Amino acid sequence: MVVVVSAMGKTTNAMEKLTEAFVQQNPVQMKTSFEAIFDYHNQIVRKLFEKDDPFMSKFDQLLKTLWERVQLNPGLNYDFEYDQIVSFGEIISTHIVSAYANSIGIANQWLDVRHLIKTDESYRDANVNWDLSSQFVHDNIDFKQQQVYITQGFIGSTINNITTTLGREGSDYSGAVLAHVLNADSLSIWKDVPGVLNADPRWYPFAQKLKEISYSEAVELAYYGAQVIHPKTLKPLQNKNIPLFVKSFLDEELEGTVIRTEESGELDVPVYILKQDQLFITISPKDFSFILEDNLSDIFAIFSRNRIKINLMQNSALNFTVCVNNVRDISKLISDLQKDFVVKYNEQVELLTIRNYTDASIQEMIQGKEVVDSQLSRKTARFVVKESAWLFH
Ligand SMILES: Nc1ncnc2c1ncn2[C@@H]1O[C@H](COP(=O)(O)OP(=O)(O)O)[C@@H](O)[C@H]1O
Ligand SMILES: N[C@@H](CC(=O)OP(=O)(O)O)C(=O)O
Repeated sequence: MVVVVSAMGKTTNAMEKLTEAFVQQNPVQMKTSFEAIFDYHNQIVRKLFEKDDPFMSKFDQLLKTLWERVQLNPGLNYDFEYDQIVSFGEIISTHIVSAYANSIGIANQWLDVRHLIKTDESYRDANVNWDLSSQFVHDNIDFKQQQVYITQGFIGSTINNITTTLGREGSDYSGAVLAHVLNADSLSIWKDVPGVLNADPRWYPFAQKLKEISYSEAVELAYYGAQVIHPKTLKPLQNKNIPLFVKSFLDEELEGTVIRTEESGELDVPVYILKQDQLFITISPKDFSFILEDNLSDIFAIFSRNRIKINLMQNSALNFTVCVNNVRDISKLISDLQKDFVVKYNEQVELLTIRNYTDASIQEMIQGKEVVDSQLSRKTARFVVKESAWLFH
């Protein structure tokens, strides 16, 4: 068994704050962010280990290395600095879990996944080099020697051993990469929900569990933004027909959801996916000309260069409209677009997708909402709506 562990709790967000402070060279914020990370982990390890346990000095050493890393001068490549710092979340969590498991009799070996998963240099969104990764995984994992390995999700490294990350929530994907190259019998992802539900329960109080779904349906749900599964996770599993179990660590006995072959049947309820904090952008040529293939190709090139993913797109004679995540780098995208196009945008909108929709489900969702844009296909209804409270009865 290979156990892939993510960072603990909200550590990745805390690491992002530390990175921000580091890049901006804000010493006060840096100290506050670091202390928050230290205190949070320290509280956990003090519950798991005695004061004189050798792991305690290992833990101090790990945190010291993080602090020393942020004493360096930041380079100009934000994404590179991000990966070097944020990856500590998984390094720390795996050391804690591995040492604790060993201490309670679950013999395991800690592995640095950066020796296994090799990627290109696309910091913050690195692409896996499958051939090299497969070779290194087989060189480092031998179930005849060791039955349980504990390693990091979310991170990898380049051929020069520089740390990279695979995109937020990327631990699911790491699990799938390892399952694929090891020809695993199955992959289980342990979450704080009973399985894949037909909506995020934090937002929709009537969410119900889906028992079984096919890979392609799960890909669709992940693509539209169902946060429970990282969109890239399914392909490596589907390619080798490895079933994915989504289970709850709050109650291991619960059956969870299984995602497998196409015979798994169709969805029998509508699935609601909400993407919050969106930006709705309208792009038009400056000279009142039509939106044609040439403009579209220029527009896509700008999005691709800025590495901004389009969540929804639509075009008319004079306008091309998109909905994107309102992320840190968006102002750069807007100014690039403005060089050649007239750009208008609407902040504070949300993108709601209803997969397997019915008239009643659309009614329930959009009643009382201001709809900015909509798109309907045979199986999927999508609405860009103005941000306002969601009230369900
Ligand atoms: N369709 C869905 N089914 C289940 N959970 C969902 C769904 N959409 C969003 N979520 C949210 O995903 C969370 C679990 O995914 P994630 O945050 O990646 O877990 P973890 O951080 O434990 O890996 C749940 O707490 C839930 O709020
Ligand atoms: N720690 C990373 C990777 C990850 O998968 O996280 P989580 O398992 O908490 O979704 C992140 O927060 O993005």
